Amino acid sequence: MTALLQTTGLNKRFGGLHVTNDVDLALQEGEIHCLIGPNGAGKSTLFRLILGVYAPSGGHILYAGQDITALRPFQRIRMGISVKFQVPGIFQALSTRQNLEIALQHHIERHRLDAETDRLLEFLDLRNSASQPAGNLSHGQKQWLEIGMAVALKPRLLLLDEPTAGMSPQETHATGELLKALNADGVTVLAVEHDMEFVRQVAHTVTVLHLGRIFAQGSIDTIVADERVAEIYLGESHD
Ligand SMILES: Nc1ncnc2c1ncn2[C@@H]1O[C@H](COP(=O)(O)OP(=O)(O)OP(=O)(O)O)[C@@H](O)[C@H]1O
Repeated sequence: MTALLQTTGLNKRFGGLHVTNDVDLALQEGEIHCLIGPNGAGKSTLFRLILGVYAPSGGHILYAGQDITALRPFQRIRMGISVKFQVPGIFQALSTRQNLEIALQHHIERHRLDAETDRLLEFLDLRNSASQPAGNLSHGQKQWLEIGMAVALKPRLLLLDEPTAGMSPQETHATGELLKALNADGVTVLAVEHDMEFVRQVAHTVTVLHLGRIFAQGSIDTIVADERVAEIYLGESHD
């Protein structure tokens, strides 16, 4: 495997606060990579740096061999990076089908729109809710719809910010299976996540962030067995 995404010496300061500290993160093409760490570790900041929402204070980001450090988010999206934030950005009043059509319409030819929308509805297990307003979907279904809208862009790299937040264990498990199916289709995934069961279900590689630095990295078994990692979580709780 080769690195699809690589950050080198990545830094971000907010005033005197050093939130991302010399991060060298390599994301291999074809993997599901989970970013974990205690509250305030800098996960969301790193996520936003990779997406281009924040400009780094130092360092570089390489994607598919190109330096994208200075590119705007929409330029990164055009290069095949797609994102799903924690809060669903769906159109509540439109139907589930219409939401997917909006996401798809600029990326496929008109005559393929219906078939591709059907395929996505099936894949997301939302076929029975296709004509319902998206606002009526359950929390989990809204998250899947938004994953579907991100996937409609045919990404090479999918960035997910806490994809299972607020989900029931069943929804969380179903989301894991959805990600694994996407990954089997060739999509590389970077997910910020708190749910360790989910991380165990999907992750090939886990990176632990602590105080803005990479603290540990490896398989879920390596990470769970690492006493240093357990220590940084002691006293931490998360909603
Ligand atoms: N825009 C900002 N301006 C100033 N400080 C910020 C900003 N964004 C984040 N921070 C600070 O940077 C630190 C890391 O925040 P970040 O949200 O990246 O952590 P996190 O690991 O995602 O946390 P959580 O798990 O609680 O979401 C925190 O101390 C936070 O207060």
